[in-house]
Amino acid sequence: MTPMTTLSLSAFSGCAHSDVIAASSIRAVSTALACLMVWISKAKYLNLAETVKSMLKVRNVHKRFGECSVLEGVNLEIDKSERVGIIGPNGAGKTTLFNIITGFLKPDRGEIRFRSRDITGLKPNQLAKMGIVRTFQIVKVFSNMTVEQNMLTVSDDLDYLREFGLWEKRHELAANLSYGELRKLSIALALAPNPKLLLLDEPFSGLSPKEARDLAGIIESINHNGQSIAIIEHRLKDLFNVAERVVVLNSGRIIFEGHPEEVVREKTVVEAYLGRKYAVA
Ligand SMILES: Nc1ncnc2c1ncn2[C@@H]1O[C@H](COP(=O)(O)OP(=O)(O)OP(=O)(O)O)[C@@H](O)[C@H]1O
Repeated sequence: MTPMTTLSLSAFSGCAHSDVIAASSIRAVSTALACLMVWISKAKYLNLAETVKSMLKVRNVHKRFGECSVLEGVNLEIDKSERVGIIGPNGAGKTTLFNIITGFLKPDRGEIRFRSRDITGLKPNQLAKMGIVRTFQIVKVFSNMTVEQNMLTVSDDLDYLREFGLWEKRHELAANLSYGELRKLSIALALAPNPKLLLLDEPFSGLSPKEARDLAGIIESINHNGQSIAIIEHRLKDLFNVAERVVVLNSGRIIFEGHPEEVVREKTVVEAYLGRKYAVA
């Protein structure tokens, strides 16, 4: 029985004797208060549960560049600890979506919520402090600094260099690293601040099959502390090894989302993208 029902019933319990009226009123008010307490605590619990579960919510995001509409009403949710892949043809809007989530671009319309807080329009450095960190398609490191010096710009903890197989190269200038090593360094730099949400833009690009397998192992291990990861990738076999859910963007709209096995069987996705790409991934 809700508090409102209890109060309405008590209002109809018309009794001639004033003592009886007083006693029944006190009982009714007590019952109402008890119901109210239960209702408040349930509401609080549900609210808290949602806060804990939801890491990111992208709601109805639109973005245009001049005449070109790049995102048209994109909705995306990422839960705590979830690894979500984002795929789609070139120009589908994947990186634009990352740029909007990480504050490098503002949406024309729509809202971004991070752990239930509205973060739309906040700047990249504000979002990084809150725990949203990304890597870029084009690797960004300080090439005139050593691997170790690069790492020390973000953390005193050099363990990631061991984990990424870069320990032997720690005194090497970043400029002298191979493309695969640079890619791994950029991901180690993103991981070092221990982000809550990590967005990786084509992390497997340029990696050898062995490096890709090693990176997949690292990606799987890092979300054990509740970190969420979104990954844009064209190397689908590598992505499908780590992604629990895959979202497919085409011409600025999400056309499908599901488990990797469902995605490869989905006709619209095969027609829009996989038919051309999956065979060569
Ligand atoms: N700053 C910008 N100004 C104008 N047009 C842009 C800008 N950024 C992206 N675009 C255009 O928006 C469209 C979507 O680009 P976006 O980089 O988001 O696609 P994508 O899905 O990441 O593609 P790819 O897989 O090739 O990286 C493209 O047509 C691109 O040329």
